[in-house]
Amino acid sequence: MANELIATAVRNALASVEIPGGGELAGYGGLSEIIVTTGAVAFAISVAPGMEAAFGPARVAAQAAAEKVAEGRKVMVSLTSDRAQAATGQAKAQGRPGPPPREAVPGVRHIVAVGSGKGGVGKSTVAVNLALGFAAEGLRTGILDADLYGPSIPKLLGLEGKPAVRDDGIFAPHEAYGLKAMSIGSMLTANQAVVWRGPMATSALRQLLRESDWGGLDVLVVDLPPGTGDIQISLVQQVPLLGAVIVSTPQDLALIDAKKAMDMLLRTDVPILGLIENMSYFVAPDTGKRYDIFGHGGAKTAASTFDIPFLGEIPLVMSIRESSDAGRPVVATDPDGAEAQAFRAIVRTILAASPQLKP
Ligand SMILES: Nc1ncnc2c1ncn2[C@@H]1O[C@H](COP(=O)(O)OP(=O)(O)OP(=O)(O)O)[C@@H](O)[C@H]1O
Repeated sequence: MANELIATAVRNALASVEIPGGGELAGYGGLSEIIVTTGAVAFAISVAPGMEAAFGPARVAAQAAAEKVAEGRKVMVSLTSDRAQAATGQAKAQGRPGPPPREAVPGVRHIVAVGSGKGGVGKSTVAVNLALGFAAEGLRTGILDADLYGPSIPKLLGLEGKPAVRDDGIFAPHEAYGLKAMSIGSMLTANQAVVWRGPMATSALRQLLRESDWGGLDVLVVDLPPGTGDIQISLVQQVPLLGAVIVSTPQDLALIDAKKAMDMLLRTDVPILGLIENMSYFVAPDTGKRYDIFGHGGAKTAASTFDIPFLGEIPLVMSIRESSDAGRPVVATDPDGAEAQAFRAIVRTILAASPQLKP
């Protein structure tokens, strides 16, 4: 059935779900839009603060009702109390309970997030190649594409099709170049735009993270969405992170954004593993000559100003772009090349500073 028809079928099915206080879910004002992709159905139920527990059975019933008509798609139902979430920071300041404690992900020893202050700086490219670098050092490694708004991991790793879903509803991640990989992008059709609202996004990510069979990893690399909004904050608050790596280009403006990302991480008590300068300098493809056309070195200076480690620089090279766009990341396909070595040197720096990552 087409996605729109499934959405209608789900809405109809929700008419049989009772909600506290009488009435049915399909007609309830707190029910979000029903998002249907080739692999998933997602919707949120917003409730007044304090009503979460009362709505618990309705959520379970909604999940079951939607599954019956979802034709094998994974159903993700989130129950949220928006105002409670927005008030978390305030609550903390006023001595009320803050966000729920960070909960470890079963089967994953450590999580390293890769973030950036803004889009387009090469964060996903760096995340994939760092993950492959960890794998090359003998770590059992996975990658989670948390960039719901612009998931690019399927393209970067050449993933095809949806991840399999086991009988018990748990995802079996894709495998690519020795990595376990999960991305919401694998569940979207090409160019399908999905408007994730805040609580739905965090809930979808929660499920990708916790309802996947990671099968025992030393490290899971999480490619965060660019920027420093609520999604990023709630994401880094969901799990205990070993730390985060920030990717920036050398330009001043990108560095200002990188600074915002660092501030956000510090506010949420996430250790910063360091800063990477991507597209640091240009290497001419014909002569191999290096040109510092972007004022290279800005990130290094910024790192020392903010007193965080500078992890290294990655040149702007055509081969990185072409191989990324073709789903053949350099660290896997040309491990001895200069580009791959730049990523691997950064991985070794991270491992030297965080030896607990090693098996
Ligand atoms: N070092 C590099 N040299 C050449 N091209 C690069 C390099 N790093 C990234 N790119 C290219 O830049 C583009 C953007 O990269 P990428 O998607 O990784 O960025 P991003 O920061 O994750 O962006 P967004 O968050 O908007 O998805 C891609 O086409 C990628 O191939």
